[in-house]
This record gives sequence, C-alpha cells and structure tokens, in this order.
Amino acid sequence: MSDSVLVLNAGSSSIKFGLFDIAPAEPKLQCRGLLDEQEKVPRIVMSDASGRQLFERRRPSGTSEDNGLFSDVFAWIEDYLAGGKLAAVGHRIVHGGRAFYRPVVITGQAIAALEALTPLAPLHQPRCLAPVRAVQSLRPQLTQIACFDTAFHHGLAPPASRFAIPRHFEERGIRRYGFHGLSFEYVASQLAAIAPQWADKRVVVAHLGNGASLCALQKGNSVDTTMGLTPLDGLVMGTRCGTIDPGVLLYLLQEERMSVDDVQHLLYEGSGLLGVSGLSADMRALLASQKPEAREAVDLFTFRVAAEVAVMANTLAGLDGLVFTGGIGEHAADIRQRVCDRLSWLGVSIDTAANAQGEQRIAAKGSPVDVLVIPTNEEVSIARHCRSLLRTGR
Ligand SMILES: Nc1ncnc2c1ncn2[C@@H]1O[C@H](COP(=O)(O)OP(=O)(O)O)[C@@H](O)[C@H]1O
Ligand SMILES: CC(=O)OP(=O)(O)O
Ligand SMILES: [Mg+2]
Repeated sequence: MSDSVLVLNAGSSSIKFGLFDIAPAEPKLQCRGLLDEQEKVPRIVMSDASGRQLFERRRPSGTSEDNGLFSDVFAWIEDYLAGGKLAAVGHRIVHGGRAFYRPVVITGQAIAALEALTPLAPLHQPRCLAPVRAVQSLRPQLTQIACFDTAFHHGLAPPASRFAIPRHFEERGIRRYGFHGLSFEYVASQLAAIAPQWADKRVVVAHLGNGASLCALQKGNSVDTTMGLTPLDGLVMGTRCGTIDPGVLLYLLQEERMSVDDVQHLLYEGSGLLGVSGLSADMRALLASQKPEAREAVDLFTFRVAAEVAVMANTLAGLDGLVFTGGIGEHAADIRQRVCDRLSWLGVSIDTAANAQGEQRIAAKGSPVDVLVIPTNEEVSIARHCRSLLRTGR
C-alpha cells in the first residue's frame, strides 16, 4: 500500500483540498475538493482527478467551526484509501515571518509562533491555522506539515526587500516578505518543464486571484514581488486596496477618527474591486456589469497590474516573458488583453484569438515578450514539499 498526503490550501475566498499519492517521485493527484466561501451555502465537494464528483457535504448553516465538516471528510478519505496510509496533512500557511522559511512539521510551539503573526496577515493566518487545529483535535497522531507562501521569497535582497524607514525596524522583522510563493514556485517549475531555456529569461508572473501579486523571476528564483510585510501591498485585489499613500492611513486615523480596527477592516475587506465598484469583489460580476463604477474598478485593476509589471521589469532590467495565473489570470481573457495592451510599449503583444481561446502561449508572432497562461497549482507545490520532508527530512 502506498502513502498519501492530504493537502489543505486555505485562501481568502476558498479552501482547496488535494489527496496525493506520494509513492512516485512526482506526487500523483488521487482526488481533489473545494469549499467555496463565495457560495451562498458553502459545501465541500470532492471529485476524482477527471472531475467526477465523489462526495459532497454542506457546512451546517450559522457556523464557521469546521470540525464536523472535517470529521466527515476524514472518514470519507480513510474509506477511500481502503487501508492505504494517510502519511501527513500538508497546509498552506500564508505568513512564515522570519523564523519559518522552509516547510516544517507542525508542533504546538510552531502553532503559537504562527498565530503570533496574525497581525501581519489578519485575513489569512487564522483561516490557515483553523484547519491545523481541526486536524489536531480529530487526528492528534497525524503528522502535519506547514508550507509557507513567504518561503519562495526568502532570498529577496535589498533594495527589493527594504522599506525606506529607519533600519532598526528591519532588524525587528519589518521588511518585504512577499506571498503567493507556493503558486510562483509551481509556475516556475512548469516553465522549466515547458523549456529549460526559460531559466535564463527575465520573467514576470502575474498571480491574479482574489488576492493578487506579481513576482519577478530570475533563474527560477524570486528577485522582486509586489506584496510586502503583509498581503495588503501591491496590486488592487478583490477587497484589498494594494499600494496606498501611507498618509491616507494617518488621515483616516487622525481626521476621520476611525479606529485601528475599522481602518484594518476598510483596507483588507472593504476596498479593492469591491470598494471602488460598490458592487462586488468578484471579477466575473464586474465584467458582466454596465455600471460605470464597475468599469472604473476593472480599469484601475488593469492599470495597476500593468504599472507593477513595469516595476518588476525594472528589477529584471528588461522583460522576456509574462505569465498569467490565478482565478482571474487563467480565466479572464479580457483582463489579460487589457493588461497586455497597456504594456505594448514594453514589447508585449498578444494574439487576440489565442488569448480568447485560452491557449497556453498567447503572444503574437514576433512579440519580443513571450506571453503564457499557466494554471497554478499550489496543492502540487505543497504535496512536493511534504514528500520531500517525509522522505529526506528536508
Ligand atoms: N471566468 C472568470 N472570469 C473572471 N474572473 C474569474 C473567472 N473565474 C474566476 N474568476 C475570479 O477569480 C477569483 C478567485 O481566484 P482564485 O485564485 O481561485 O482565488 P483565491 O485567492 O481564493 O485562491 C474570483 O474571485 C473571481 O473574481
Ligand atoms: C496571500 C494571498 O493574498 O492569498 P489569497 O490570494 O489566497 O488571498
Ligand atoms: Mg489563492
């Protein structure tokens, strides 16, 4: 019987599940699941690798406590494995801070240290740690492994890693960390699989989902990214403002007399596409709307993506490739077209038909910058890390 790992990827709008066989060198997907929080009645649906639905369970209404739900999922998985061993549960943890920059086996001490990072990712850290606790209480003997969104950016160096504030703050950990690393790492591995020469190219990866950030890749490593100390920085997101004049915060606190909690809520949960459109955080709803505010929100989104691609190209001293990924990057051809139109001055030109059909390579013939769409898979990144940690201790 071979070993399996269950991967839990808690994002800001969903929890994605993946069960992987880790006997082969490359973990093999056995089945996957989704708990979509944007649905009216959230439910877990598990399907096999080909998409055939195998299991469905609704979250009981009026609760956000998922132990009952996870208990059902575990019972189902153990039945599904029919005697095969569940070797570990691997988790996406959004913030690793200074102490966690490679995957680790989760201990009580690690949970406390990760919980202390909640102010640096208030929307995510509690959502990532809740499943860890649920598994701990349901299956206390089961190994749990934390894989960090920040780890891929661990090598970020000055000037890209630095804020222009007095240096003693950096010594206290106030620096740019970057996020979505498990996604960027997966995309980098896919690029290397498509063609080894990608390793020598200057590439910007645009992870555009409910949260969104860019990563500048050089030799497959992150050399710059748009998120900073927190996942609030950089691009306009579903409900987050992205880069903002820090004077706005001071003004809200001092002159509008908002509380710190209210400012936090405004910037993390009431801004971005939702705040500007007054309609929705969901790009699908905005693209379908005729409201001028919805159009303006979409325009601001694409304007800022293009502007930050130029910032990343500055770090890379040029641009050879642009890759779109994440829910919006993979599915919204219209957004890709608008971003690329804004970047024509940088040599970005796409084939309208290839883009509309969602092909992998969407650059126009002769475009100096290659443009690709690569569906991300953070669950595979986590499964690879779990396999490596379980087999080699690293
Ligand atoms: N066909 C589509 N067109 C435009 N946007 C889409 C489409 N499908 C998904 N999206 C967007 O992708 C977002 C979710 O992206 P995803 O990367 O799955 O999110 P998360 O950050 O929760 O992992 C949704 O909020 C929605 O705005
Ligand atoms: C870090 C982050 O923004 O994650 P998500 O896209 O899942 O919100
Ligand atoms: Mg995500």
